Amino acid sequence: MKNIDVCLTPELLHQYNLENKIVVVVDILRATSCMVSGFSNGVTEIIPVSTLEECKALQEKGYLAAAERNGSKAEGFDLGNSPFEYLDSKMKGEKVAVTTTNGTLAINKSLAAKEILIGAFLNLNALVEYLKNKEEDIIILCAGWKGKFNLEDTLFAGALAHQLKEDFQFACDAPLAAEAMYLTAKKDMMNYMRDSSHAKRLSKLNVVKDIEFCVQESIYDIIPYLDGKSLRLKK
Ligand SMILES: O=C(O)[C@H](CS(=O)(=O)O)OP(=O)(O)O
Repeated sequence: MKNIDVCLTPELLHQYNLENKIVVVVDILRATSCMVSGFSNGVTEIIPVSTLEECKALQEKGYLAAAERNGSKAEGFDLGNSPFEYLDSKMKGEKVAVTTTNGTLAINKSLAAKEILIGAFLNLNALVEYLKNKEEDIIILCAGWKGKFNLEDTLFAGALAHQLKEDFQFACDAPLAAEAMYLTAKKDMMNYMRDSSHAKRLSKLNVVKDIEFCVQESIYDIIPYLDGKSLRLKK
C-alpha cells in the first residue's frame, strides 16, 4: 500500500527521502494560506524565494513583491503576509514574488520531490480529491516556526492524513499523532489554536482575523503546484 508521512519541521527533512514522492508544503499561518487565497482570486503566478534580496530583484522585473519577516511587512515591498491582501480585486492577473519567515523556505527545501503541492485548510478537499488516486507516496511538510514544531501546520497534516487513510497507510507515528490532534481540535479549531505560540505572536500584531480566515476548511477548490521556480494553478 502507498504511504503517507508527516515531517513536523523542515529541520527534520534530512530524515526523509523525497525522491519520487509528492510533498505537500503547509504553512497555515500564513504563507500557504495566502498563496491559495491569491490563486483563488486570480493571481497567475507566485515565485517563492528565500531572501529579501531575491524578492527585490523580482520586484524590479515587474513582479508584485510580498515580503514578511517576523510577521510584519518588510520595508520597501508591496505586500505583507495577510490573506486579505491577496483577496483585493487589484490582485487579479498579477504575478507575485514572495518571501516569508517559514513557508517559502520550506518550499525551497522540498525541491528534490517529484511533485510539490501547496496545502492549507482553505483547499483541503481539493487536495484530498487529487491525492487519493495517486500512486506515489506522500509527505506533508510542516513549515513550522524557525525550525521548530508548530500546532497549526500539524493540525492540517492530521486533517489531510485522516482523510487519506483509506488509501494510504501511515508511515510512522507522526501522521498518527497529527491525526489525533486534529480529531481533538476540529470541533473548535480557533479555541484550540488560541494557546499556540504562533497565534499569540500574530495576535500581538492584530491579525486575529487572519487566523480565523486561515482555519476555514475547503472554501477554495484549487491546488497550486511548483512548476520550475514558479507556483501555478493545476488545471
Ligand atoms: O507572517 C506569518 O504568518 C509568519 C511570521 S512568523 O513565523 O510568525 O514570524 O510567517 P510564515 O512564513 O507565513 O510562517
